[in-house]
Formats: sequence, structure tokens, C-alpha cells
Amino acid sequence: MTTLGTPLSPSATKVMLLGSGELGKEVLIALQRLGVETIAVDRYDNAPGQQVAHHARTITMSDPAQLQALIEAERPHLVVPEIEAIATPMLEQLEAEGVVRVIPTARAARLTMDREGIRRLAAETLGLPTSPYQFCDSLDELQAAIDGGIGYPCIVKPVMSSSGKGQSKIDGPADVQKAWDYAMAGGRVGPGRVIVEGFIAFDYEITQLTVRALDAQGQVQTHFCDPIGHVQVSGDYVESWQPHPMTPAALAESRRIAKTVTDNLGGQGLFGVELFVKGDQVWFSEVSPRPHDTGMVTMITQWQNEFELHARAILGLPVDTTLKSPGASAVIYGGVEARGIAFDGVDDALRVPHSEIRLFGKPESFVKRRMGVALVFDADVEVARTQAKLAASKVKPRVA
Ligand SMILES: Nc1ncnc2c1ncn2[C@@H]1O[C@H](COP(=O)(O)OP(=O)(O)OP(=O)(O)O)[C@@H](O)[C@H]1O
Ligand SMILES: NCC(=O)N[C@@H]1O[C@H](COP(=O)([O-])[O-])[C@@H](O)[C@H]1O
Ligand SMILES: [Mg+2]
Repeated sequence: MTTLGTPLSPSATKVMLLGSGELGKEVLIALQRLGVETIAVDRYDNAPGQQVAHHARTITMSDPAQLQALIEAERPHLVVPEIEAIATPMLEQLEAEGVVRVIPTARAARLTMDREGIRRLAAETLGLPTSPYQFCDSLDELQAAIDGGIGYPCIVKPVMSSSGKGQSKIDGPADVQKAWDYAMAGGRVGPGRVIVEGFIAFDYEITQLTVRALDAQGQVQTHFCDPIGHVQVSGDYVESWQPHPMTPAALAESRRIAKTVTDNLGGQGLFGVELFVKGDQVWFSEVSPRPHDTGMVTMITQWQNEFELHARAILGLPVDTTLKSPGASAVIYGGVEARGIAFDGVDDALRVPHSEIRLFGKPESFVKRRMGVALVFDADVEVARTQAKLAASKVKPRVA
């Protein structure tokens, strides 16, 4: 049985989000609706989620001492990692000491925080199909890995990064130095290690949202959302839609892979399993043990969006992954480098039929920083895609 308390009282159910960007903001809203007391943590002040939580804290989440001090001071019931830049070994220590429960588990948070942890688990322990890969600590090692079998084209990524930061494609020997330098500048945390992956010429890629939630008997059951198709540019998502049409064989293989990896990671919550598909062949790419950026489309396509599903699953509540309508999302980038920017044309965007706009409220804009998203539903998913891109294009960020 789940019991929830009253926020700001001794009975409160307290949840701390580590990372409070656009994804955390929606999880926090879902938690608030259930009367959960929320603590939004991020690396900078006024992060999107901090603007809606009961409490806002700013620390360096990759610093174990700062993380420990904050968790011990706040004593949340649950700690929910939201970004790939957290001192996860400290979370493991605090979980082992019984100080806090980490979502979905501290081990899952550690393994997925670092591309090496999750890739070795998926490919070497679980035997799932992945791109060929190697880990390298220097430019020389990178060149040797490529020459030794990874070949061209290939993709280089810092082991700790997300949203394509520091990621680039190498088409030939002339690109290797550039890719190394770019990866060194782009990681979210610390120096030097990269993964180099053989390039998979997929037909399409999907996110298989997978929820581990308790049933009435208190047993974990796995639930799948309809597949989400998406387009990525330079490793960052620019549009997504749901459902993405798939052959029965490719869908079954996607769900087999998703179940295998999420069973191993364990715990309760929603996972975004990223998969590459060519014909009926499916490769595991990576998994977020939390809501996924491409899953923002579920804010308009599902009865319970991915953030509500995560909130429910972590609290031990039942979930329903049913699709409400096909739909699509399209990203609104900052386009300018400035603090406190203005957004013209939101009215025009909302004149696109069946549309919604989310502006995340990030205090500072960068040209390629995701500042908002347009959402459209339509019975025809291709129409939804076109209309979502149209709505996004009507929003014009500018220096205020
Ligand atoms: N081996 C590969 N072959 C082909 N394309 C790839 C490969 N690896 C990555 N990509 C492309 O780059 C995108 C981003 O890669 P990946 O998911 O590893 O980066 P990320 O920084 O973790 O992104 P995010 O945090 O947004 O999920 C993939 O969705 C895919 O489009
Ligand atoms: N692909 C992972 C992803 O989308 N993560 C989301 O982006 C935020 C960081 O944005 P920022 O870099 O603009 O601060 C994170 O806090 C999370 O919400
Ligand atoms: Mg990814």
C-alpha cells in the first residue's frame, strides 16, 4: 500500500530531483499534483524545475561531498537523478547505508551515468546487439581503435555527456583530431575518456519507453509505451513522434531488448531505451533510467505522459501507458546567446490546430540550447510532425 503525506508537514513524502531541467520540471509538476514535497537541485539558480518545486538548492552535483551534505541535510525519501552529471558512487554509498532510496536504483544511476558502464553491461554481460565500440583515453588510442577495427565512419562521444554534447562523426582520418578535441571540450564532467562507436546505418531510431511499476500484489510489472520515432541532429533530438510504425518482428525485438536491460537495472520507474532499427534488425544504443527528451511528445499523446508515469511508478502507484492520440514534438532552440530572452510569436504558434507550446524558463539562452518545445496531436502522425515543426518555427526567441 502506498501512503502519501502532506507537503511542508511532518508527514510529508519528500522527493529530491538531482537535475531540474525541462524533464525534471515536468516530473516535479506530476509529483506536486500528488501532494509530494519536492526539492529541486541543479548546478545553477532558477533552473526550470526549481521554479515549480517547494525548495530549490544549487550545488555541484558531481562533487560527492556537496551531494552527501545536501542529502543528509534534507533527508528526502527518494532521490531522483535527472541529468548525466552526478557523483553516483556517493549515491550508492548513501543507498547502501540506508540513508536514501535512489530511483530506479543507485547502481542503475551509476551504470547509465557513464557510457562505459551501460555499454559493457548491455553488450558484454547481457549479450545485446550494439554497434562495435572501444573506450579511449588519448588521441593515439582513438586512432588505434579506428585502425584496429572500428573503421570509418564512426562516432566519438565523451563517456559522460548527453544531448550530443562533445559528440561528432568521423568520416575519415582528417577528422580524428577534431573529434578528439571536440569531445574533450564537450563532456559534462571531468577529463578525457571517450567511446568510439562504429556507425550504424539504421533505417530509423526509436525510444522505447518502458515502465517498471508495482501491481496490486506489490510485484514489479513491465509496461511498454508505443514506440517513439525521432530525428537527431549532431546527437541532439530535434523532433519526435508517436507511434512510429514498426514491423511486428522489429517491435518484438525492441521490447525484448528493453525488457532485458531494464530487468537488469531493476527498481521502479520509467526508462527511455534508445534503439536503432534496420529492417527487422535492432541495436541497443543506450538507456536513460528516467524520462527521455524524445518522450516529451507524450505530453500530448498519452493519457499519462512519461513524467506522470515516472512519478506514479516511483511512488508505487499503478500506471497506464495507453495512447490518447498520435502526435509529434519539435524543439525550440534559443538561437541567441543572452540571459532573460523574449519569445515572439507564441500566439501564432498556438494558432496551429491541436498545438501546445512549452517554454522551459531557462534563465540563459545559447544558440543550440533547448528552450522550449511545440506539441501537436493529429490522427495522422505525419500531419502532426509537419504541424509541430510549423508551430515551433513560429516561436522566435530574441534578446529582450
Ligand atoms: N553508433 C552510432 N551509429 C549511428 N548513429 C549514432 C551512433 N551513436 C549515436 N548516433 C546518433 O547520435 C544520437 C545521439 O547519440 P547518443 O544517444 O549516444 O548521445 P547522447 O548525447 O547520449 O544523447 P541523449 O542524451 O540526447 O540521448 C543517436 O540518437 C543517433 O542518432
Ligand atoms: N538528453 C538529455 C536531456 O534532454 N536532458 C534534459 O536537459 C536538461 C539540461 O539542459 P541544459 O543543458 O540546457 O541545461 C536536463 O536537466 C534534462 O532535463
Ligand atoms: Mg541518446
